[in-house]
Amino acid sequence: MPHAIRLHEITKSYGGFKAVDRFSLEVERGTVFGLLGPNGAGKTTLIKILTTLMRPTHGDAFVEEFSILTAGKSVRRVIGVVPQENNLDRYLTARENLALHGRLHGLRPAAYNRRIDELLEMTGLTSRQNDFPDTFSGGMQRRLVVARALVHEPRVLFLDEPTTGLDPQSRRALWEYVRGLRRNMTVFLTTHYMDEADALCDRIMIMDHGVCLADGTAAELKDAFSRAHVYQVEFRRDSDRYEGMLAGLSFVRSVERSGSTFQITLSDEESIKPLMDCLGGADIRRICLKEPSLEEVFISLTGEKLRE
Ligand SMILES: Nc1ncnc2c1ncn2[C@@H]1O[C@H](COP(=O)(O)OP(=O)(O)OP(=O)(O)O)[C@@H](O)[C@H]1O
Repeated sequence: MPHAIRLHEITKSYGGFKAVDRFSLEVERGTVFGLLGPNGAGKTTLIKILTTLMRPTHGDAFVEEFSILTAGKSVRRVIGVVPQENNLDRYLTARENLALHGRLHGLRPAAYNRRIDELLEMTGLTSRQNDFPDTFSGGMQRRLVVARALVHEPRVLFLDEPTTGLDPQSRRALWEYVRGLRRNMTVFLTTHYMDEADALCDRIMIMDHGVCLADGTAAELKDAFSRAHVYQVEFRRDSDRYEGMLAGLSFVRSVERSGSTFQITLSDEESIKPLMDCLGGADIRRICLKEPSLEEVFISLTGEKLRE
């Protein structure tokens, strides 16, 4: 099956600085693909290249098999874009914003009016369609930007940080729309929210300094970076005695205690056996391997240092 998005060794340099470095990627049709990375990782640069707003220094990319270098017009016809900023026309009503977009894409009023009715309904904006965007909340403006990106029925939708600044209700509503789109189109989104990537994306890529660090489903990423040697042990009694004992074991790297529950980091995976031997007579309520969150995977890959 042809890929909806294909990047081949894309490099983008700003002067001597490489924001994206020989980046390759293939995204299957119908996927919700999430690109994660700290500030300055290169996510927006990649979206700008894929949406033909910027040319790469080297390499080529294809959207629905159209080259961004030689078939920019065709690329723009098949994509919808939700940029980081709500760049609505504040002197046009919500409906007029959508209609203008339809006209710019060469649609006839008969085609775009029907589509606009559907989109206003889908995004819950029907009753506000004749109002100006400045009178809308952040969540409503964002929904209108998403609706606008869908007027011409794109095959690939790009969402650059779609829910930044939205309240939890608006975020979840937007996730619902995106989930509903999955069947008919490919979605490429960037986000800083791990729960968003976890809830929404079929496939997640973590990037930093212009290169890919990890790629897979949320479950695969957690699995691959699972801290196979961090265990939680809850004692029924004698917690104080075990605290001292555990801290003294040569194969225990660290012990964190919270009441009668201990988080024990072993120096390697094999140390579970001697640990079980030492806890042989203990009255244990619960023992489990600690699964990392997607956020812990992200931090372990990209480090804790603050970015620009
Ligand atoms: N026009 C430009 N000129 C010079 N450097 C730039 C330019 N645009 C981006 N950069 C640099 O390229 C790097 C990647 O930027 P980019 O905006 O792609 O990152 P990002 O992952 O989208 O970050 P954020 O999460 O903050 O949006 C950053 O170091 C940024 O400072």
